[in-house]
Parts: sequence; structure tokens; C-alpha cells
Amino acid sequence: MNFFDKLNSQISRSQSLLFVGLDPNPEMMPARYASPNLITGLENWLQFIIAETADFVCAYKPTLGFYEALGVPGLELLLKTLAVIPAHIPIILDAKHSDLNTSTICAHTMFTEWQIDAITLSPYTGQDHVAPFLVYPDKAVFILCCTSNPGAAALQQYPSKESPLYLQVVKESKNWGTPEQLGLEVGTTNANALALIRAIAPERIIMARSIWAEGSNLKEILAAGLNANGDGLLIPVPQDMLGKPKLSQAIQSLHSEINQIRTEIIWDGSTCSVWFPDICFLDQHPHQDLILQLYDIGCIMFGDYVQASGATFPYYIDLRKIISNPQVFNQVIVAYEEILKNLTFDRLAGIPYGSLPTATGLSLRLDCPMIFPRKEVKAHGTRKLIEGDFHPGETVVVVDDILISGKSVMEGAEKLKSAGLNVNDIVVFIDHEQGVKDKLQQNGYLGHSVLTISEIVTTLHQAGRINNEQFLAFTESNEGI
Ligand SMILES: O=c1ccn([C@@H]2O[C@H](COP(=O)(O)O)[C@@H](O)[C@H]2O)c(=O)[nH]1
Repeated sequence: MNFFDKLNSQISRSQSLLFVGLDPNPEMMPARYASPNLITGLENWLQFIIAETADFVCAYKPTLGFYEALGVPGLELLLKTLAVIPAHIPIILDAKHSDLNTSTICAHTMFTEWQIDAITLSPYTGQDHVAPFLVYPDKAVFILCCTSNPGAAALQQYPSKESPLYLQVVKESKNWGTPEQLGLEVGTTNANALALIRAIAPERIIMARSIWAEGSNLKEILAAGLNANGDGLLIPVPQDMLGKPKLSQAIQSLHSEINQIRTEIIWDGSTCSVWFPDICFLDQHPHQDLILQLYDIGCIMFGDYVQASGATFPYYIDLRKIISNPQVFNQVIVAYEEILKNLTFDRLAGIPYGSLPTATGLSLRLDCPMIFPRKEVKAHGTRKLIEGDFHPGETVVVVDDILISGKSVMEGAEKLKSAGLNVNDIVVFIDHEQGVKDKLQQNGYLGHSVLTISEIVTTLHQAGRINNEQFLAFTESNEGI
């Protein structure tokens, strides 16, 4: 079972978004655990915490630094503590690891020997550092995006409040791993900062930290950090609660309070708009995350772009870029697959050049042979019009990136038909609309698309990625054509 499923199972079982830090911090250890041997005292305390909280938490989070600080006995204590955590409860090791040279070996030890489920990582060494942790498909990472340390503001808020570095960390790290494998660690008492992160990462699990400072408002924090379904946010049990002799009682009461607030937030849609008028948790597009990521990696651009027809559009789509981002590429392939699995065909064909990588990815994923019609026929060699093997009479589904006039995809389909193949269906990622699917139909093809350009632009506008001016330029051009 992967981390995401294990976490969700435990959330359903415990009905809880709470997680507990299992930190052998001598300064926080209650006096009743004092023992001639510090490690024994800490061990007894940690075992008490686990026994009292296991039914009311979704995860445990041991902080590696506290164990390391105790030396070799501390690391032994870590292994003993990990061993007493019930196997069904996910363990997130708070390591804030950030050293590229040791990523591979650390990932191996922590994931395969210590059997932890997820780890926290610092972002500054970039994707190269994170990748070795993501080669374990059942495991996950949490990227530190934001901390509540006052001194961190000088970096996190740089260069401006409107476009702070911590939001760039969120945007960039989303490209490193899927939502099932990569979550965000956010330490803040500032509900607005959390809301900004949630707005650009609606699909990610956010592990909240440092939310219990005096004066912080739990309801605002939850409204800002929960996703549209009222979950997706892991909430820390306050550290000082873990010293209480009646811990189980205290955690149950916090658990009920949080679930009550979650219910209110889910049912009281108006409450969200009062607090965060810019953020609408309702009516999300099912491909919202993918649309935002495509925008963030530069596949969707706004400005004046001249098309092959000579017309100027206020946007340009460049799906060719997805080949450099395997994580987004994979999501695109999966989205095409959702349509293709309902169609009947013997082979699939990509239209050169833009759609050849996509068609190749789909061919491998669906285990379906691929061919492609050449863009230009060579005057030498085999002079083939179509590359790949096929038998006349077979049915081919054509895959392309975007339909503007439909000219290029229909030209490709005609070449296939001229070789005796049947083409009924054309599947594209984006439909520019403006009646192009009707045009395909008039020519005997059924057009299918993952997204329409209006869905994309509306989603980007709702998420604050494009401004009103860009949105209006699109709606006007769309009406005008
Ligand atoms: O935003 C855009 C617009 C066009 N393209 C390229 O053009 C064809 C589709 O144009 P038709 O008029 O339907 O032939 C598409 O395959 C792209 O290669 C684009 O990439 N982005």
C-alpha cells in the first residue's frame, strides 16, 4: 500500500487529521518520567504517547534531530520507537534532509531498513536531491515550503509580498512529484499565507506546523488549509499537550473540536468567502491541478500570438514542453488514457512532430502498437508515407495535441486513410472550440478532447494565475471569432 492510501485509510479509521510528533526532547519530558537513565525516561514517555493517541491520529512524526542529539542511544531509541508504532499508522520522519550527496543512501536506509513511510526534505538542493526519495513508489516526501521562524521571513518573503519565494517553492516542487508522492510542509500561524499555498496547490497534502502560537485562530487556519473536501491538511497535536497525564482525553477533545469545525467549513460555503474572498473552494475542475501545473511549466502562455492561419490569439499552447517534465507528462498521458480506454482501435497514430512523444507514451501505457503518418515524404530510402507496421483495414485512433482549425490532424488522418486504414476517432488534449469538432464530424471523424480552452482559461483565472485583463482578452477573442 502506498503512503497516500495508508494515510487515507488511517484518516478514515481514526476520523482524524491530527498527527503527533514523537520527539524525545528532554526539556519537554514530564517530571513523572524522570529516571536515572534519561533514555529510559524518554522511551517510557514516547510509549505512553503512542498508547494514548494511536486511535486518534492519522500519522506519527518523529523528528530525527532529537534522536541524533542523544547520540548512538538516541538512534537506538528511534528504532525502538518506530517498532512500537502500530503498523497501519503512517510514519513521517521529520529529517528536513537537504544534502544531495547523501540522498540515495539515506532514502535507502530510511525507507527500506527503518520502514518509514514519508520524510520531510528541504527544497534548496532542488529536484536532484528529492528524486532519490521518489524512486520508492510506496513512499512520499514533504517539501518544507514555509516556516514560522521570524528570521526566515527575510528569505521566504523575498523578493516581494506579492510574489514571495515560499510560493515559488510550492510551484516548483509540485513539478517534482505527483500529489500521491509529494506533499508540502507549511509552518505558519498566518491563515492568509496558508490560503495562498492551498490556492496554488489544491491537490497536495499539506502538513501544517507551528499553528498553535498564542492568538492563532484554529478555525481560520482550517478554512485556509483544508481542501475542497475538508481534508488534505495534517494538523499537529500541540507539543505541550503531550506532557499531560490524561493525554487520551485531551486529544479526543481536540479531535472533536477539529471535526466540528471541518463540518462547519464544508457545509457553510459562505464562511469561506467571508474570510478569503479570492479563493473559491467550489466547482473545481477535475483537471485543475494539471491545468495549473501546465501553466506553471510554461505550456500555456498569454500574450498576442499569431497562428498558422494568420489570426492572432491571446494565448499560445506549447504542449511540446511536457517531454521535459516526466511528472506532468505522465498526468497528461493518464488523462488521454481516460478517453482512449472507451474507444475501439487496433493501433494508435501520433501527428508529427508535437504528438509523437505523447503517442509513444500512450502506446507503451496501453500496450498498443503505434504508427505515424510522415509530415514530409523522403525522396530517398523507403519513401514511406507511414512509419511503423500496419495492415490495411485496421482501425487507427489519431492522437494530437491541440485542435485549432483541425487542418493538421485531418491531413494526418487522410494519409492514414489513403493507406487503407480506417480512422473514426481523433483524440486531442485541448479543443480550441469555435466549432472545430463539428468540422471534424463533417469530415467523418469523431473528435474527443481532454480539455477545452475555456475550461483552461476559467480555471487559471479562478486560481489567480491570470488577471482579469488576460481573462477578458480571452473571452472577447473567443466571442469574436
Ligand atoms: O496554441 C497553439 C496553436 C497551434 N499549435 C499547433 O498547431 C496545430 C493545430 O492547428 P490546426 O489549425 O488545428 O492544424 C497543433 O497540432 C500544434 O502543432 C500549437 O501547438 N499551439
